[in-house]
Amino acid sequence: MTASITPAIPSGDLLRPGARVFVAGHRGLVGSAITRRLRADGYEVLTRTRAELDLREAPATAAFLDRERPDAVVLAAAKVGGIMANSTCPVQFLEDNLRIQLSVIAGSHAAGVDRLLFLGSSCIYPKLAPQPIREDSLLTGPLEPTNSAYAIAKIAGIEQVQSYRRQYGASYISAMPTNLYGPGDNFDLATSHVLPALIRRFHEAKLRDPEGGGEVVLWGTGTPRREFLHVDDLAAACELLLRTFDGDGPVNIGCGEDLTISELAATVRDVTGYTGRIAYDAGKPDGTPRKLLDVSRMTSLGWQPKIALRDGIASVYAAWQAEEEREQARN
Ligand SMILES: NC(=O)C1=CN([C@@H]2O[C@H](COP(=O)(O)OP(=O)(O)OC[C@H]3O[C@@H](n4cnc5c(N)ncnc54)[C@H](OP(=O)(O)O)[C@@H]3O)[C@@H](O)[C@H]2O)C=CC1
Ligand SMILES: C[C@H]1O[C@H](OP(=O)(O)OP(=O)(O)OC[C@H]2O[C@@H](n3cnc4c(=O)[nH]c(N)nc43)[C@H](O)[C@@H]2O)[C@@H](O)[C@@H](O)C1=O
Repeated sequence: MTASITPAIPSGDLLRPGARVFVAGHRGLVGSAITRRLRADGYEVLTRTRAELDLREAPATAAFLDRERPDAVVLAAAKVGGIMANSTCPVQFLEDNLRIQLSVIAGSHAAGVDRLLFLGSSCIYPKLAPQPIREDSLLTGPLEPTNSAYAIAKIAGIEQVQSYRRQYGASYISAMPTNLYGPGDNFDLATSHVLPALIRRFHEAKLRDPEGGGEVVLWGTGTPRREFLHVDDLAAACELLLRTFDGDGPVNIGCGEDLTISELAATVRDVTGYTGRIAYDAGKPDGTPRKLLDVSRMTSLGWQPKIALRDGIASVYAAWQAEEEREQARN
């Protein structure tokens, strides 16, 4: 009698465990989560720090890819930041990202890399796109001005991936994640995204003022709506795409629910235990009013997010406090 065996790998897998994957940007929020996930699932992950290989440098990047010839490349290296960094440094957000994409995508093709996953962002869609935002909203209207330089670089990356698909039949794909958060995020208030900024602002206000008599001032009006996905959920989605997806156009990745910045602030305030007031500085930009992704394309592949927002915020807060304590002990 033959035992019935459920294969660990679904048939038709495009990238099997054991494959060598170069994760560009492995020390970042997204790249580190994808690296953890791929290693846990038996992939060999190849990495280079920025000091070892500046991915804006096309000849060095091409030489590295040609020497290593990985089975797949995940492009999670980018110039990334929150609304203020995007507004004040559009040149770097445009040029660094264009250069990194040109080096890595063209270099991968030249080295004969079979699979590539490019990471864009939900900011590629028009500012006033119908909600939830479907992938076919791309290039149907004007962009949000606070991050148009970054968005245009990312749109160029999508087009580059599509062009390699069309002209060379390359199995290259693009994913568009919503706003992300997780361990190892950037907590610098000048350049960070909103979620780590709120954790830091409320935590520091609680330390300054344990009785809660003070006030934390947040940017904008508190009315914009955002969708937040934990990077570990994103990493699971990226692995699934690498293994099973070879279609045209971007694939949205989000949790399917959004909330206002003031609702997010109330949740983060509760998690940190801060009891003071929250005020808003309407002189600071709100950015796009709403960007909730339609994630039906991704969920149809069998992926679902698992980490509830409040639980995710609590775990990120605990990890950040532990890291701050380690940092203080070192100094
Ligand atoms: N964070 C978010 O909310 C979202 C992110 N994304 C996308 O995910 C991807 C990764 O973002 P995220 O992880 O948040 O960003 P991070 O800033 O956390 O990480 C970016 C990584 O890229 C590396 N990098 C940047 N420039 C270079 C360079 N010239 N050469 C080599 N390495 C470089 C950085 O290296 P170093 O550590 O040395 O600086 C870092 O490891 C981006 O494409 C972004 O668009 C999409 C939607 C939302
Ligand atoms: C991922 C995505 O991220 C960026 O777009 P964003 O979503 O607008 O960015 P954000 O996270 O910085 O802000 C979200 C909202 O939150 C409000 N807000 C309040 N108080 C703080 C605050 O203290 N810091 C920050 N950063 N925002 C604050 C802020 O005013 C805004 O209304 C782009 O980089 C874009 O390119 C991109 O891809």
